[in-house]
Amino acid sequence: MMAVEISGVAKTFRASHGPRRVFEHLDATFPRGASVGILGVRNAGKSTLLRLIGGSILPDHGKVRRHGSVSPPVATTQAYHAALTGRENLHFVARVNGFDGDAAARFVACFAQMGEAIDQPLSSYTRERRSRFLFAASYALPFDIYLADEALFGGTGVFRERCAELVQARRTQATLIFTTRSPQMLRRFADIGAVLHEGRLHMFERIGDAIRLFRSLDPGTASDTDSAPEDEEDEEERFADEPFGPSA
Ligand SMILES: Nc1ncnc2c1ncn2[C@@H]1O[C@H](COP(=O)(O)OP(=O)(O)OP(=O)(O)O)[C@@H](O)[C@H]1O
Repeated sequence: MMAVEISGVAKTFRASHGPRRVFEHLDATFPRGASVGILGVRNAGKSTLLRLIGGSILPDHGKVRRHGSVSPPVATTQAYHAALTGRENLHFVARVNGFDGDAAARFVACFAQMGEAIDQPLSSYTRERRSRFLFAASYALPFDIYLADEALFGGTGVFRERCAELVQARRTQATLIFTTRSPQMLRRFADIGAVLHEGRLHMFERIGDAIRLFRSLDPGTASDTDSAPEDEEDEEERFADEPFGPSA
């Protein structure tokens, strides 16, 4: 049983300096219940693939079939309104997706230890609280398929570790599709390793095989070992300053 099936997808962006073809004929399948980690060098098309899966952009040709509800990308700010409180935002997002807003707000208030801030506008949140809210909210609704573009979990200190445990828990309940440039993230969170290269997605049941292919494409990761510090912290930084609300 598949969670997502991609067949014959083509996608070209029209930029001012000319067209940029990211996919010409992409085929890929994502098994239900599996956690698939997608490695790829810069500009390989990882974000484009995630956006196609999520439906925020459409293919020029081909089909993306989703079997189940799909989350917005983890820690995305675009679903939220800065002037609304945390609780109001969660109610809104839950309602749009057909889920229980009260349960989502309870979960986030407790998991992110929001205190009274759950009833204050997002615009008043500190950087740390904002990050906790975004990551807790990402996993508060029971989607069938979670998407994460580079930042799978975040925050600092104890919250960060609890957030990683939360991802592991969701991984046992749902399908997870995430992109990364960190082989260690694959080892820690993926059941299936994938490498996006020249418009094709190569999938491996053995994570080590995916990492070997990736390292051969990106010599910068050649010295990366299991004991090296994780580099995913940089990946989530960009969420800290992104404005709330839909992007232009
Ligand atoms: N909206 C867009 N308009 C024009 N070009 C785009 C657009 N989105 C992506 N591209 C181009 O498509 C290519 C793939 O971009 P994408 O962001 O999907 O790669 P990526 O693998 O996620 O890169 P990174 O690791 O740097 O985040 C890049 O050359 C990028 O410049």
